[in-house]
Amino acid sequence: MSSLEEQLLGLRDCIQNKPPYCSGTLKLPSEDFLLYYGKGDDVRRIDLSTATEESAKHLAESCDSATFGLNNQDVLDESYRKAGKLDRKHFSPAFDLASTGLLGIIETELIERNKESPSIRAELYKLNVYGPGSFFKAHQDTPRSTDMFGSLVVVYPTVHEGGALVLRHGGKEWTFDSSRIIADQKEPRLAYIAFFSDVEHEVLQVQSGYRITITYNLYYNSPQPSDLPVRPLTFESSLKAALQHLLDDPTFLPEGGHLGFCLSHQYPVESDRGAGAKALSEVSGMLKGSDASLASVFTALGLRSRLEFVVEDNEVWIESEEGGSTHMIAYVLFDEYAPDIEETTVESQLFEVLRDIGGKLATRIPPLYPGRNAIEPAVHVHWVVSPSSNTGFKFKTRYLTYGNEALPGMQYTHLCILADVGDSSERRRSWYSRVGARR
Ligand SMILES: O=C(O)CCC(=O)C(=O)O
Ligand SMILES: [Fe+2]
Repeated sequence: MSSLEEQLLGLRDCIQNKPPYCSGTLKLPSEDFLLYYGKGDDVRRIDLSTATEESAKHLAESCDSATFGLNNQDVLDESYRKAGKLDRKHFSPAFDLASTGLLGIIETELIERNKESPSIRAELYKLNVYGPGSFFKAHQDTPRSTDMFGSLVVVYPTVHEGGALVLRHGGKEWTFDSSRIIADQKEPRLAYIAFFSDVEHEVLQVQSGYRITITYNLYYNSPQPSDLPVRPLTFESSLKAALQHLLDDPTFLPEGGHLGFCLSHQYPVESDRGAGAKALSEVSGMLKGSDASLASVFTALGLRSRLEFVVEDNEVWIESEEGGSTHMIAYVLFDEYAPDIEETTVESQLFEVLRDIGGKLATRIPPLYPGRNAIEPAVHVHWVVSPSSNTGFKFKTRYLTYGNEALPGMQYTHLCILADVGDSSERRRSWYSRVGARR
């Protein structure tokens, strides 16, 4: 391994992505465990801190079958989701979420922002009852608008077995076992979990009893909280120190260059300029968790940074002298909107089409045919979290190749933050100005 590779790996080791959720329990005044429910004039009341199996069953039987979103449609498929639901107009919890203080906790623990009043809000969404045999297979929650950043699930203290919520993100997995949390409590409390919308999650099958939940959609209050103070995460200080150490080392990227970090969360950007798609410049104020920490480290070190789309062409064909061919991956950067390529001809390779429509090549391409020249990249990116190792956010877009026949292809687009590193003499000048030394 070259010393540059080792240096980049050292930086990568500093970035431990923090779990994309926060969870806990919440004590309520005893009357706040009441829930009113029913359709039409037939309204019932249940105390969910003392509910019997029979009264929970009545609530379960008053529910409709829960649907889930698939391609912008509500689908009922009990092999994917088996649970009961009540829409907002058919239930009313006695507690008022805004006065419990929970939003402030979510703001500090999940969003990592720290200030007097919460800049997030929660909208009551559904009541769900998971009785024996109920489950909800792996899915992501559909963002209701570009301001929605997550979901909150509140579980009432009714006895149940099974029904753990499993979260997966960036190759890691966590379990929120509400049955265990409730069984371990000395007094009735709500159990809660809040997580970012791009986290895949799944409710395992309930074995017995009733798992009764209320879900909320979580939104940022406008304006976007980008100008609010951010509480440092533990990895911020180690990344900052490691990066500062490299910047002070004249053998690290002596000519300067760009450090690339693929982001780990998903943002409301799309492959076209359709409704709801945001330009990258708008997304920089919405960075979440560890992505926000990266940006704050660069700012603290005085490094310029920016977001880029990185489109992957994973079939760059190179012909050899002997007549055979091999293929490699090339990356092309776009700085406002991800390209939406409808068609290309087989005479051009995808990376060439991407370059022709304004993308910046970020990979050196060896001669495509014997006798041709190599193609130098427009931007030299040294990947700390590379697209090929990216376990975080990427999306797939489709393109069509026209030659003898139209062939649909798929490409991955990643979202990255690039930090500009000046050459060693520039860094030395900024070192002098920082430590106040004089020549
Ligand atoms: O009940 C839970 O823990 C999660 C439910 C869920 O994933 C949903 O309602 O979308
Ligand atoms: Fe969900």
